[in-house]
Amino acid sequence: MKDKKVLNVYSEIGKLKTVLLHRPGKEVENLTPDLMDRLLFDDIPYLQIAREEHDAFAKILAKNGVEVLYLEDLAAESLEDSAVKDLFLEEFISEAKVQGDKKRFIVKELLMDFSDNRKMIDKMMEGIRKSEVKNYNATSLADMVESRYPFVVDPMPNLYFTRDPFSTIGSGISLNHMRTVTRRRETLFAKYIFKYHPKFKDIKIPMWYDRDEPTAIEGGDQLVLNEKTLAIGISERTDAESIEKLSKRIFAEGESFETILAFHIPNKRAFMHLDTVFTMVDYNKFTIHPEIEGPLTVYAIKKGNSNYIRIEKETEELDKALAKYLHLDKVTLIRCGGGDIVDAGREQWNDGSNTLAISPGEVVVYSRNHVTNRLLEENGVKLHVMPSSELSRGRGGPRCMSMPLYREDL
Ligand SMILES: NC(=O)NCCC[C@H](N)C(=O)O
Repeated sequence: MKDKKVLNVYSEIGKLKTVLLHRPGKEVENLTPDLMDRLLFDDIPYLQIAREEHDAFAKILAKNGVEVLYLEDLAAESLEDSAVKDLFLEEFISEAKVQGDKKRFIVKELLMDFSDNRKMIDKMMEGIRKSEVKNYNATSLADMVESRYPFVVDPMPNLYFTRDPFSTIGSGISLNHMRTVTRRRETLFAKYIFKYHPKFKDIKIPMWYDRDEPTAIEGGDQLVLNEKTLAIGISERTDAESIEKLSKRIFAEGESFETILAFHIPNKRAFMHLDTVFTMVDYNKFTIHPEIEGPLTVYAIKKGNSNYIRIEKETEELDKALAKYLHLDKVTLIRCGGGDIVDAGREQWNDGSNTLAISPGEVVVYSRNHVTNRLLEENGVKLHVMPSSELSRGRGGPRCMSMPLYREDL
């Protein structure tokens, strides 16, 4: 029955078979300097080039035998039933904070007017400007006060970082509660996909986390090191409480995972997730940003009696601790920028430590991080290099832009 499974991720490096991407859309052109901070961008990517770069990424994956699925297609295909579509629209409009019956009605009508669901999904992701709504009148006090604000529905420019709103862990899904309001609506697409898409609706998918939980966790912090070990960042985006909850659920369901390593990394914009400073590239090789090595504390969470967990603070150095938990003689930590403070700072900012493994020792990387890329090659890692001028302006690299649904077991 194993080949019938649609979700199977028991490592970071097993041969990648199916992955979920989002091709950047017009939401990126709805960024303005005033919105950048709240919408988590540091600059405005040039959409045409960003799309070319993204297509180059998808081509590398397809050429290497990976089935590439798009979030926007799966979301549209999940809404065939009109009652489901209605529910989805109502939820989306509420979460987009469209207030007042009249405004809700106008927005719903605008979205329902699209001839096909795929175009409607594109519009939802892109955001709706006030200027696009026929006869838009400021009726509420809030509307009048915010009359210069250009959107009725905010754009969702972070959607091309498909790694974050949910994660495949083993045969289950962690449907994440995103830290920031701007990214919270992203998980709504996944909620409907896993419930209603023909690919998933008839299988029982264990849910390790739910978007309605009060504490935050994001996919960039969730790494599957092997079939027994996860690493999860306690970070700017993920709370320690969320990791405890997720651990208890995973241990209770009888999955193969036995240890969850919680990596406490500094709270800093540049290191918003664990995968911005640490990724796995081979059985015994990892990239790491040298700036986190000093302050890093690792806790090992293990299954205890009944519904309890045991937590121990790790006292070994990171390489020794990893070797211990992964049952290896030795692991190599490949330092971003070669450990030079300037090269490391610059290349980590542009996701030099954020590699996507497509099989053991074979990774996709951004072209601009030439110092780190050379080091990876010197350490025997095979590189697939993608262009990276525009996509990198959103502060995420190849791992952040891809959500594996299926990896071959090691
Ligand atoms: N896993 C990742 O590190 N994803 C990158 C997310 C970048 C996005 N602009 C954000 O701040 O959430």
